[in-house]
Amino acid sequence: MGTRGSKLALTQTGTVADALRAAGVEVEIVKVTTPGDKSLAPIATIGVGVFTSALREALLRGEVDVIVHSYKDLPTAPEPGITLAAVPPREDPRDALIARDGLTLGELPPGSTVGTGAARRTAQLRALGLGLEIVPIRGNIDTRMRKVTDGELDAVVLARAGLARVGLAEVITETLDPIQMLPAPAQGALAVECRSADVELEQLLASTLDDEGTRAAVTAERAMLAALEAGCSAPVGALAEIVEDLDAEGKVVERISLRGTAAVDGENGAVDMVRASALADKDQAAQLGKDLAAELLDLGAGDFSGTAQ
Ligand SMILES: NCc1[nH]cc(CCC(=O)O)c1CC(=O)O
Repeated sequence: MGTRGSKLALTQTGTVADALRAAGVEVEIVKVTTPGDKSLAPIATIGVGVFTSALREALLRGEVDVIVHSYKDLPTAPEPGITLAAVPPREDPRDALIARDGLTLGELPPGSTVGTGAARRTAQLRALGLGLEIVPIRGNIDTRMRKVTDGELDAVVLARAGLARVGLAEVITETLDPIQMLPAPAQGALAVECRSADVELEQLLASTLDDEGTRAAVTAERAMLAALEAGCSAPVGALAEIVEDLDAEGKVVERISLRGTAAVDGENGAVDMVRASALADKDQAAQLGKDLAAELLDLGAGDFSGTAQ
């Protein structure tokens, strides 16, 4: 299994490796350095693809047989020769606030500085109208957290899943409600890939690791993202949840509830967010995502073709 060398990547790959080992599979972990690990330039200029492409190249060259990504970092377009073999059970998909003095978002006084490098988080924080000053940052989880502990910033927003995976969930001062902040499509989920030619390995990975509910949820979220022609750095949030509903005969059925948000051009350069939600049968995941994207476009969602990757 190939992995990036960051603490988060090593933990994610380690979790998948452990699940495979528990099923009797022998696993060796190989570190692959990606250009994204060496650069501190804003993600918007280098593109998140830098994190995934070096891993995929090592896979295609046959140096490794399995790779694990944070699913939200993957481009929406499929990669020739590579198959998404498994989507393991998802971690908590919500975003988390780490603020000074244990504060929550609502308790931060106007003018407080909040660090984030994500256009999605920036746009939603602005749309909340709390008078917060958004400061662009990047770097690994430790670097971002240190900006708060060192007193450089009042708060930072990070994915809860990443913090939980590296054992830092206790530094979170508020887990943000999706009503305030919808996560990135597929946030908290992993994507396990292998070469398309390795059919037996693909079946092994699917039967050992795949979680049907997570796959349906991320399929809906990513279909929405793709239909907006938006990449992983776009101001687009989505969250699909498997919910129990009643069918026409009153029988309990599982459906997918999808919420989505996207930025629209507001007055005087302000960024506003439009939101929509819908419900569908589980096998309709991709269609649900497309339908919700169409609704968001009707509501004025921006043209994100420049951010697709
Ligand atoms: N953008 C980078 C990235 N890719 C995956 C995670 C965290 C784990 C996940 O969301 O699955 C993070 C950090 C973050 O957004 O805070």
